[in-house]
Amino acid sequence: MLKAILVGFMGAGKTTVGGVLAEQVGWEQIDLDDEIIAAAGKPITAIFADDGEAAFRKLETTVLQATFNKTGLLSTGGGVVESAANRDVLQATDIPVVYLQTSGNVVLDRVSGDDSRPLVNQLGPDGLKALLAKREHLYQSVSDLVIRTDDLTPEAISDQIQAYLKEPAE
Ligand SMILES: Nc1ncnc2c1ncn2[C@@H]1O[C@H](COP(=O)(O)OP(=O)(O)O)[C@@H](O)[C@H]1O
Ligand SMILES: O=C(O)C1=C[C@@H](OP(=O)(O)O)[C@@H](O)[C@H](O)C1
Ligand SMILES: [Mg+2]
Repeated sequence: MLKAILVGFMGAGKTTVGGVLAEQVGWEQIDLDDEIIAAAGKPITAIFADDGEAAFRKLETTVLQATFNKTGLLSTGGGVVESAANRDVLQATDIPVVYLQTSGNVVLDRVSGDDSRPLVNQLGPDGLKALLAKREHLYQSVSDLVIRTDDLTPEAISDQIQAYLKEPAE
């Protein structure tokens, strides 16, 4: 069974924090982007370029569902909440879903110039901020815990998640 699921925008630290937390607790980290890359047999940039974003989203939904058969900590990709089917899955599960919330400026600092995320170049700084604003309530709608991460290290975020998993707040 999955132990916890991390959601949040590009650059929020889902992959990084997931790595720290999984290491500390001794869980396997499952990164949804890596699972998609393995399923497609090519990088995300190539999936977007060859097949288009809609094909990426379709694969993301299939692979998300398959990860529920695995054991470990799931770091999702930032667009997982775009699909209503994915949101339904995340809302219905008893597995804790943690939203790593990050402000637009911090996101831009972290992902600008990163060629591995096709939407970064495609949308530009203003487009990315607008996408974050559009998705904000979607992340809120699927999550059990929200952590504002702007001023926290990955280790501090991991500690907060561990504390929550031991004793979920009502
Ligand atoms: N809490 C943090 N503080 C400082 N830098 C961070 C933090 N979390 C992530 N980063 C950095 O931001 C970048 C994006 O992190 P990543 O884990 O890939 O985000 P995501 O998987 O949410 O897109 C990486 O360079 C990472 O080192
Ligand atoms: O927000 C998005 O739509 C995306 C986020 C990426 O994952 P990260 O959030 O780990 O960067 C990756 O799935 C893809 O580039 C699309
Ligand atoms: Mg990631």
